[in-house]
Amino acid sequence: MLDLECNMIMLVGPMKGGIRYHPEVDPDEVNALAQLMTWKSAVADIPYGGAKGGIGCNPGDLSKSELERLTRVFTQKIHDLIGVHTDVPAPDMGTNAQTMAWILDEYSKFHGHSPAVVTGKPIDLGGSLGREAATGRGVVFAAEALLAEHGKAIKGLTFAIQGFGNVGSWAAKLIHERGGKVIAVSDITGAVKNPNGIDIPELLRHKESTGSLKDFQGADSMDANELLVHKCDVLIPCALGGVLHRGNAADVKAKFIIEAANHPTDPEADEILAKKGVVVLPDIYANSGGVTVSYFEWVQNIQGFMWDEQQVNRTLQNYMTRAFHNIKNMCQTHDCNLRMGAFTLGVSRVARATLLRGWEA
Ligand SMILES: NC(=O)C1=CN([C@@H]2O[C@H](COP(=O)(O)OP(=O)(O)OC[C@H]3O[C@@H](n4cnc5c(N)ncnc54)[C@H](O)[C@@H]3O)[C@@H](O)[C@H]2O)C=CC1
Ligand SMILES: O=C(O)CCC(=O)C(=O)O
Repeated sequence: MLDLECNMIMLVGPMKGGIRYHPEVDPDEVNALAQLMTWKSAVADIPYGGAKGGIGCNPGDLSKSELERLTRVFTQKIHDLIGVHTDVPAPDMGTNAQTMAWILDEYSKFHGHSPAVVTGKPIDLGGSLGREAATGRGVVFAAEALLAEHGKAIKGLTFAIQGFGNVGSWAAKLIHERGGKVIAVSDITGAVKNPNGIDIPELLRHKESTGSLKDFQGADSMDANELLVHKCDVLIPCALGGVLHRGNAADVKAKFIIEAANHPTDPEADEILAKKGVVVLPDIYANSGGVTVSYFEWVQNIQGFMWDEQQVNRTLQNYMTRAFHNIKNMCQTHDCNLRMGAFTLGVSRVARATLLRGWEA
């Protein structure tokens, strides 16, 4: 199944979003994810509309050369839809810098060398320093901003992290470095827990060498479904959408949920969590670090000038902190929760651009 949704007319810049390879990808999901990208870019205050693409496949079942052929055929079908100033793909679940390199190479056969047509590329092909870590790093900046509001810091708090791919593993690593205790981690291969805190660098080495969380000596195995309701201060879903629902929301024990995945909480769960007093930091803000550094990559490619990693990370922190305060202002003005504040911020920016262009009905 091949699908690419570009649901946002270009108001402020090209459309932007990741390409997902996953067995459950379908047009409805891609459309919903593209819409989230619209509001996310507006919340981050970067000049993009929303897009997303996907292929219904299980990348884990495909060899490297099969993945390359699939990606090249996909690019042959979409090369006229994407472009530096029209639609700029990036990695999402199941894709990575190598996928972007194949898209770039195939696209260049039709349109000439255009590094800015994709972001999240390998550094050697014009990728930005800091992009690989950016979503996880942004999640950590977002968590710091939220926790500070509540008089807390990462150090000493306990964290449960669902998903140990690009976003989850970087978030875990950076939380561990800041003195946070990551007490539970899961991925598609299983889940592990250690009440004293998991040694994340060791877990990363184990995952790198075995491809799995199984048989890790530094923690006990646990039921992956239990992770979401595991006792902890902060829960960070970093995998699929819809994982928090009416079947498990009432059992969540975390005080804070940082939505690193896209739409991990369904509307019923949102209501249940609000009644329990759980503070939910919404996806369209919490995981916006990825697209924000994608924007920096695109800017660097267009300028032909590479930033150093410190500049990338420092500027990302400024964007994340500014967005958090803008959302909080919305929440105060409209007496609403963080999700409503973030959507109100995003929608009002898109509405302003629409009116300025004279597109009102
Ligand atoms: N990569 C990026 O820059 C961005 C990603 N996101 C979102 O973050 C989430 C994760 O994306 P990536 O880390 O890039 O994907 P990835 O493909 O690198 O990693 C996904 C992880 O989820 C795990 N997983 C899959 N099914 C699971 C299940 N049923 N239970 C537990 N773990 C499961 C996989 O084993 C893997 O560890 C997705 O929702 C994605 O849309 C959001 C913004 C940017
Ligand atoms: O980096 C990007 O352009 C898009 C990242 C993405 O797919 C997302 O934020 O969900």
